[in-house]
Amino acid sequence: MTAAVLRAAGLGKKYGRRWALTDCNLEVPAGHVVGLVGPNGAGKSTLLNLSVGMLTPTAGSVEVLGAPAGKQLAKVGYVAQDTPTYSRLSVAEHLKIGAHLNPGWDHSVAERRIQSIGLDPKQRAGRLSGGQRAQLALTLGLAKRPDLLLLDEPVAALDPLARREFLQDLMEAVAEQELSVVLSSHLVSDVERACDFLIVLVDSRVQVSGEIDTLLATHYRLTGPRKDQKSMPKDQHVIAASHTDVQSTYLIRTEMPILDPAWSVSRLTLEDLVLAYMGRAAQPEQTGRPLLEVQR
Ligand SMILES: Nc1ncnc2c1ncn2[C@@H]1O[C@H](COP(=O)(O)OP(=O)(O)OP(=O)(O)O)[C@@H](O)[C@H]1O
Repeated sequence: MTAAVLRAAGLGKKYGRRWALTDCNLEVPAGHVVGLVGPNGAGKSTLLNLSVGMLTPTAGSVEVLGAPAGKQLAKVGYVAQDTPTYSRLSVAEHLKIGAHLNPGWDHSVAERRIQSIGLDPKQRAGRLSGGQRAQLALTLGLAKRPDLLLLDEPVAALDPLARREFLQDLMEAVAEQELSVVLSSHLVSDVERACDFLIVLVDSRVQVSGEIDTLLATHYRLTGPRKDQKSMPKDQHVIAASHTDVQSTYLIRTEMPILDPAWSVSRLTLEDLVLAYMGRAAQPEQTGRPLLEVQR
């Protein structure tokens, strides 16, 4: 396994005159479950499609498992957002095709999942519910035994119990198979449950990426007497700020200790962190100013 399963450098994609992904620089180490989070239209599917070589970059480059995107397809599993299946083929026939096309196919994984989900092997995919079809597509992705599994909103169609069980299966597969996973989602709760690496993508740009533990250990909420951002120490990167007449609250990123005794300091939850970066993205392009500023 290579050190980085996904590496993007200056990666961009334009549809017509509009950039769907801009100047994306990423390095995702192996062995993680990566949560790719962002609102509708942020560019998540575009990034995943570029990563499997289904789209060609307009700018920059993307490498997967140490090779240009699209060159390692035997080692990459991809379940697209619409969980494509062949409507006229049965569940069992899907597994047969999976076994035929994939050298690393693990029949026992496929059988076990189909059984535990309760899918009838004779049922045609076209007759399955949306959630069942998603389950079939996810089973094909897992049984392929890829080194990297890319999942575009894999759990969106699943009911809450199925979603929980699927994320559990995923985490077990990562622990057992040396698998790396990138999954896009709108739900921070899913990311919190299953992921240990986060990418926040908003408005075609990566706002923040990194190991979740590290991100949570380096982001803080500071609350205290009103203070102008210009007087904040240089090592404290302000992600968001809000002020009343007498009080300021800053969400900051820093690797240094916070020495100013005037601040009451608290940690952020993952949801706080994601929302702060989303709010920051909603601001126009700017430098050095608070990125989500609220004046009360
Ligand atoms: N084939 C296409 N032609 C033109 N524009 C496109 C095409 N595919 C995506 N876009 C645009 O690119 C932007 C990013 O789309 P993308 O599907 O990557 O977002 P997303 O984050 O996956 O959204 P969602 O969460 O809704 O699936 C959007 O503005 C979208 O309208």
